[in-house]
Amino acid sequence: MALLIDGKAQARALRATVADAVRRLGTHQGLVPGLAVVLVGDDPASQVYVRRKGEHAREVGMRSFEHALPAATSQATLLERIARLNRDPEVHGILVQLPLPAHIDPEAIIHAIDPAKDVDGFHPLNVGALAVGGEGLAPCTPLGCIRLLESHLGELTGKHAVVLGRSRIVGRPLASLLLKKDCTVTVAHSRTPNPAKICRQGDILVAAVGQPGLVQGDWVKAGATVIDVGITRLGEGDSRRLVGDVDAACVSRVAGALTPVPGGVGPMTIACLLHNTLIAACRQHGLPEPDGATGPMAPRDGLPLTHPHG
Ligand SMILES: Nc1nc2c(c(=O)[nH]1)N[C@@H](CN(C=O)c1ccc(C(=O)N[C@@H](CCC(=O)O)C(=O)O)cc1)CN2
Repeated sequence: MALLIDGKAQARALRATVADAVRRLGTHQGLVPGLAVVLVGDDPASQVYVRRKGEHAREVGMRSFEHALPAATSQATLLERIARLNRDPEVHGILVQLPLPAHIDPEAIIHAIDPAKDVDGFHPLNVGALAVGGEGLAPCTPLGCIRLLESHLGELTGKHAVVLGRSRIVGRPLASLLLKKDCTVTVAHSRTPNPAKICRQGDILVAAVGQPGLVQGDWVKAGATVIDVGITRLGEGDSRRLVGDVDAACVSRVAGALTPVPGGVGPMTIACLLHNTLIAACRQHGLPEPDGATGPMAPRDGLPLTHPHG
């Protein structure tokens, strides 16, 4: 049976590391990182995630600024709020919870966030930096996947990683992060013929398509490390449950290790958000990123733009 990779425990450990770094920043530099989270509307899942982000930010010693706006908020009002947060020196990280109501264009909102404060890593400047192997702020869920992979496998160099899904939030940035880790990367998606055959080639398989139970045992190479990013809510009332993209019962008979849903990638998303906020605060104050708090995107991973070995 596959070993279960415990995302809850890893997230707890990362929060403790961040808390320690925040304490030292306060003591030595008098700096308290601040995270602003903006929620528009009353989507119940988003409310839970936003509340948790605030709680965890305060627990690690950061300032948390929560902005809950009604569903009818206009795009102009939201843009004004972001402009205010961009100017606020106490705010080092800004995040607008997705999805947004249909009348608001998420692209316009993401573009408006100061890239230095874009702790979601969604701004085109950060996306571009990641795509060229540079050093912007990377999205939190893919960062969480990398941390879980490294916790289990150690070095990722030379592994063949198959990413199932090409979303802007997970699949594409994760492929870039895996390339930075010197993996051989294949991205499979809804138009890929015979995705099972492609997935079976991966030493690492990351499923991020939002299709519950899609990945079956015969999609997985024996002994592979499988990361399940999907979180779909199924059922009503007492039978409500969260289901991943992986059919865990059969895949766990083939894989070497597997992340559970819940308790896998999800908790890492918020822990990596706190880590990004710490990085953003340090960079905005010209401070080195504290020891013990540098993650998979440590400075050694930065430019040059050309790689001698291609
Ligand atoms: N601006 C953003 N919006 C959204 C993001 C994001 O990274 N930035 N990601 C998701 C939602 N999300 C964080 O915002 C998130 C999703 C899931 C979890 C999590 O801990 N899940 C638990 C289960 C929780 C539950 O009971 O519902 C788990 O998997 O164990 C945290 C954060 C979309 N929006």
